[in-house]
Amino acid sequence: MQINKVAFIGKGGVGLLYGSMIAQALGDDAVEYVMDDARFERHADDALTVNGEPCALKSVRASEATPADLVILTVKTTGLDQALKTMEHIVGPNTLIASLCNGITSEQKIAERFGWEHTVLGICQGMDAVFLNGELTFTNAGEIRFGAAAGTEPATVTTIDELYTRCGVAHTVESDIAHRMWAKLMLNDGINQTCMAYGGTYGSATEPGSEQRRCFVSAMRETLAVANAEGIELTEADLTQMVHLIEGIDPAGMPSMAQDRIARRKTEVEEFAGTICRLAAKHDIQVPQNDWLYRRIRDIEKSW
Ligand SMILES: NC(=O)C1=CN([C@@H]2O[C@H](COP(=O)(O)OP(=O)(O)OC[C@H]3O[C@@H](n4cnc5c(N)ncnc54)[C@H](OP(=O)(O)O)[C@@H]3O)[C@@H](O)[C@H]2O)C=CC1
Ligand SMILES: CC(C)(CO)C(=O)C(=O)O
Repeated sequence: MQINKVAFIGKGGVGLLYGSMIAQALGDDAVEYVMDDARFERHADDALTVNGEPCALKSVRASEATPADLVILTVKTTGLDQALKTMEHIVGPNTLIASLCNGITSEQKIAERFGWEHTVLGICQGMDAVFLNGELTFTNAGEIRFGAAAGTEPATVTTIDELYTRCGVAHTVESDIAHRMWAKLMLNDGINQTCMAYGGTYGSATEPGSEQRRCFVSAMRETLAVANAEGIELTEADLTQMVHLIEGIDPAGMPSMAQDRIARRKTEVEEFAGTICRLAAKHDIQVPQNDWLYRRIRDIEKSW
């Protein structure tokens, strides 16, 4: 099987970034953004741009959508339950499914509804995308890391691998995708939540000796302890590599959760600190930094 039609759920930063790359390789008709009818109406007059160019990629009402060869989920995890309902319109018996959502829970929820055979585990990382007021800008498209869950059919992985290769989407098929996803969760738990809670940037969160840096690294170290208790072998070397990665990018840039603060969008705190606090309680591990971040971020959301 070859993938010729890709449906995205989520026409925001990540969805537009990868959708525009796939459309550039396969043509605009190969990509569509499927959304519930109410959201479709709400966004009908959007004039989106990608790096300054008008985006011509089409949106489709869920009620009029037909099954795609591949569905890529690019919503914030706050929209996941509704996205799963929309997916019922576009997941047929041969449809493959990839989630690029941050966190470690979206694929499990997808598989509970649609099964593991055609679902891969994955994340995307390394992009410098900023999506505000309908304008997506990026200089670095980052990369996708994905791999099989225990129940994923091997052909699902090879078919998606072939699509990304054909479209020039940087990607790696991981033999231990759980480790990669936890490493990404560790990073998001630290950098996304710190920049959201303090209104910070990559620069302020990595400033030597600062309160923000303490928060960033402490939250990550708590995630590391929880990961280890869950049987995932994250190490201090993984943590240090992630900190250096953030130190190496544009100090004025900010993660998606800090952009949510500016746009006053509901954040993914449940997916980050929420997950860590829940699992920490299960293993009787102390996670005060995540407890504080959870409360602080919820308070900021409530103040809007
Ligand atoms: N931005 C980044 O640099 C990175 C983001 N990620 C992760 O990727 C995921 C997507 O993030 P990002 O692209 O930044 O998010 P955005 O907020 O930019 O975009 C999400 C889009 O999904 C739409 N949406 C929400 N719920 C639904 C639904 N049920 N059906 C259809 N569309 C829906 C939103 O529409 P509406 O506005 O109407 O709600 C919005 O257009 C997140 O999990 C994020 O953590 C990962 C790596 C980097
Ligand atoms: C890694 C990072 C911080 C940017 O790619 C991200 O995942 C996000 O902004 O949500």
